[in-house]
Amino acid sequence: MFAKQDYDCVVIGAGVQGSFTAYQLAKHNKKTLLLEQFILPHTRGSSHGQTRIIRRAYEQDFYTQMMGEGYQLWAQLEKEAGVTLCRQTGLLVMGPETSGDFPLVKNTLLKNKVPTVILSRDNFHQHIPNMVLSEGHGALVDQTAGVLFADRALKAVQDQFRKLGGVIRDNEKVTEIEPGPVVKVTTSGGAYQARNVVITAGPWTNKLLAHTGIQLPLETIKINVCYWREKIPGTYSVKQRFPCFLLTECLESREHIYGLPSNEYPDLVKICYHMGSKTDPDYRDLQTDTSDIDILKRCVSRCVPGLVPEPAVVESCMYTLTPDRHFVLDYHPNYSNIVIGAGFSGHGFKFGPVIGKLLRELSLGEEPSFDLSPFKIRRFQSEMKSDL
Ligand SMILES: Cc1cc2nc3c(=O)[nH]c(=O)nc-3n(C[C@H](O)[C@H](O)[C@H](O)COP(=O)(O)OP(=O)(O)OC[C@H]3O[C@@H](n4cnc5c(N)ncnc54)[C@H](O)[C@@H]3O)c2cc1C
Ligand SMILES: O=C(O)[C@@H]1CCCC=N1
Repeated sequence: MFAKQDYDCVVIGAGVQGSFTAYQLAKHNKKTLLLEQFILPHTRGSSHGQTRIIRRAYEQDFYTQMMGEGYQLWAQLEKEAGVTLCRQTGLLVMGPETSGDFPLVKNTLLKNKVPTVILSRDNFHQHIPNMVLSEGHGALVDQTAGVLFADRALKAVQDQFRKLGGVIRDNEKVTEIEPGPVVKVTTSGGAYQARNVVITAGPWTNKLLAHTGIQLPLETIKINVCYWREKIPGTYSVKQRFPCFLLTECLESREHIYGLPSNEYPDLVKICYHMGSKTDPDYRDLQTDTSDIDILKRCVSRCVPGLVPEPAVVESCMYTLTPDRHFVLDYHPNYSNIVIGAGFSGHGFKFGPVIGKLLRELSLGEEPSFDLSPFKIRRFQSEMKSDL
């Protein structure tokens, strides 16, 4: 048996949410251990890859407002780490003008005074060449939006955490959690104890929560991350100031489809379908459904005609979905010294610095800086009757 090492707080899972939480705890002088099952960096969870979208364009005020602080915290990390993590490109949002998510996003942006340009059918092509605005669709640009350099960001926050005295142990899978006033955590390589534990295990959350007697209504899906070749190199390039884009709905799909300008791979534009097929995170690559790619091919061919409508590169990533697609940021229902950050439902990266701060606040028993009622476990009462 291993001798148990003492920490103020153990954070389980070194994706974007666990890494920012650990960094926040260390910043508040807590002796913090960040545990990761795989050797870092890895590509098997939800936080890997070169890029993510950052935006304030949301259907709900609470996300738009959280991102107000989000941008400040990203800028703070850029300053501390001395690296560029964001590039402003704007986000073009398109969708049915008077139904579904488009009018909600427009309303939220205007209500919260987010710098926004509303495009008309007449001036659309002047601003956005080489894209098709469907009949009956509205278009706007959230000017605050842009690209986050995801892998670089993860490394930056983990480096800052270490500089603050934090300890990262990768290649250590948590195999046992024993709740109590002092929580005991056993891994494949050691044993630890801490007054507080934060679980940020992404797609593996329920596997870990099984050690604590609850299951949340989470579903893990595999996302095919598709890159599409420009017919004329540079047409949709970040250097040409082409924006990120989000189609709230289109002829081919009622799910969101989103894209980022060509940047990380020369002449390739990343366009993904905001849904996928169910998977077990330990067997992600056995999920081979490509019906999402068929939908994307039809949409790309019609709406982004300057791209070859066949993906040139397909990578894999995972979402952990909640039934309402809102996050879980809460105390464990039975143990107040275990905090859970989960269910980021494919849109959590941009919030990393805010989530880290909120999970630190919960963990230290402080008043959270935002109203966390949309993120409470209680909302799943009907889905998990026996556990609550
Ligand atoms: C294709 C794709 C595109 C996306 N685009 C955007 C976007 O444009 N903008 C945006 O804001 N968000 C986006 N997201 C969502 C965002 O990336 C995720 O919400 C976020 O990365 C979730 O992070 P996480 O830390 O919760 O999970 P993960 O990154 O999966 O981290 C969990 C970690 O826990 C570790 N772990 C699990 N179990 C154990 C254990 N037993 N012991 C030790 N360690 C363990 C895992 O190995 C993993 O490293 C996208 C996601 C995908 C997949
Ligand atoms: O979170 C984001 O911005 C992206 C794009 C829209 C769908 C999900 N992720």
